[in-house]
Amino acid sequence: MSPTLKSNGYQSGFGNEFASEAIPGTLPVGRNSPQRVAHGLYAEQISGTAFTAPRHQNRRTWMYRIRPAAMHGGFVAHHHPDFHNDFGAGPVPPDQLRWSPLPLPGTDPAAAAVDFIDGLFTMAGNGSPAAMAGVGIHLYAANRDMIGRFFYDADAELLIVPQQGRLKIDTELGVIEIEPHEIAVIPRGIRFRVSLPDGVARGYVCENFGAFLRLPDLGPIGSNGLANPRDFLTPNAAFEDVEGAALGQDFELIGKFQGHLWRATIDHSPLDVVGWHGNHAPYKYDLRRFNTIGSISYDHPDPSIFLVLSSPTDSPGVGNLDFVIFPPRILAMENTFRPPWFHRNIASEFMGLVHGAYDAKADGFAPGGCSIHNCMTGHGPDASTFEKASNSDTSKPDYIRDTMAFMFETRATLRPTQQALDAAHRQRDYQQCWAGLRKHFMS
Ligand SMILES: O=C(O)Cc1cc(O)ccc1O
Ligand SMILES: [Fe+2]
Repeated sequence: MSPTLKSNGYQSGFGNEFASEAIPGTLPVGRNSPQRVAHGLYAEQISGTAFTAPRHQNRRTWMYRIRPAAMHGGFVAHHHPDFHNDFGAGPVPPDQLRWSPLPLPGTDPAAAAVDFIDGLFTMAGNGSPAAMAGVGIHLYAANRDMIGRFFYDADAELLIVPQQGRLKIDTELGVIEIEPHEIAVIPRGIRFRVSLPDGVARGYVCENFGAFLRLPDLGPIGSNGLANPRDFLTPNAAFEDVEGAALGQDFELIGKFQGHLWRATIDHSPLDVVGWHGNHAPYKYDLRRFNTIGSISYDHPDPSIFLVLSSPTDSPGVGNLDFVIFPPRILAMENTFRPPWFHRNIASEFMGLVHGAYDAKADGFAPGGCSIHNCMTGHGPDASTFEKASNSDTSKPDYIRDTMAFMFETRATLRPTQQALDAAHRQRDYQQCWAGLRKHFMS
């Protein structure tokens, strides 16, 4: 069965009390759970925060659907050795780590086609779904639509960052279509299916086991800037009324629960929500809309100035996950070393590249590639970037046009998986990018 769900457009705003119905008159008026719902639908609530979470942090959605989510077969373990949360307990190498892009499937004609779920490859993580803290960082490379298959993640909210190829994400609450430079966030538990309008796709997924992502406070920046709330888009309701039996086969529901995948048969599409209201809902955002703010006098500011979304911890200002971007921008700082400085941070950094080149790395960091610089691991501009920026004319602006890098920054050490350390696409000579830094000291 190829996916049938049609996009029904979007509603604008971040974390709003949205309301949407694909058939007029679906949503009950003045109550959530009437004795009988319009059109013979079932009412069902999904909560994304504790019932008693403070009002401004409370997330829940009411769905009015053809069948309740409880209707599926029993779960059995689903084998997927590359996608997991086994971050290990042993020693973590404090090396700087970098990888070339994950090879696209389809290059080996003997290999089976892989969908978005099959194509996930776990790179690193920290914390755990059990602790409801930490992150799991994965790459995906796929060349097949999810056919007769639906997925949900009980462990995490999913932040999806495409690098190549569009994604059509059919969710219980409507359709999200994204292309590289856009991101999507799928809340914990929401069921979805991904298809690939371009036939092939590659990108990054961050599982956020902690508190849901939100817009940062702006402090002295004021009431506008960085990612503006109205640029976040949440889908309108869209549903399909499809029975597996009518197509001669049951569908499967893949659930990720406590770090492992589980599979159950389901005889209907769970994308059967005719109307919904609430704020536990998926959204997309175009990174090209980011209002980039920087220094217009001197010095390169801390990268927190590029914060798009943040999952907070109980410690003020300390992120479980900070999603930061390095978008196109104009650098005007005078008598300043303009690229990122050399540094060591308490936080741990996973970086990826959606497009172009990153201004701290002249070579080797390719779109689709990634790097990890863990707590207190020294890193910064490579030797050729350092030479160039140390000798450039800072009386003129630098126009950094072709770029879109990002960082998943997290408070705890990122533990690379064994498969990431052993991967053929790991750049084992990454450290050499600093070997050419010459000693300039003169007493
Ligand atoms: O390239 C990096 O390592 C990311 C980064 C960028 C920056 O401008 C300052 C600090 C930082 O970690
Ligand atoms: Fe860094």
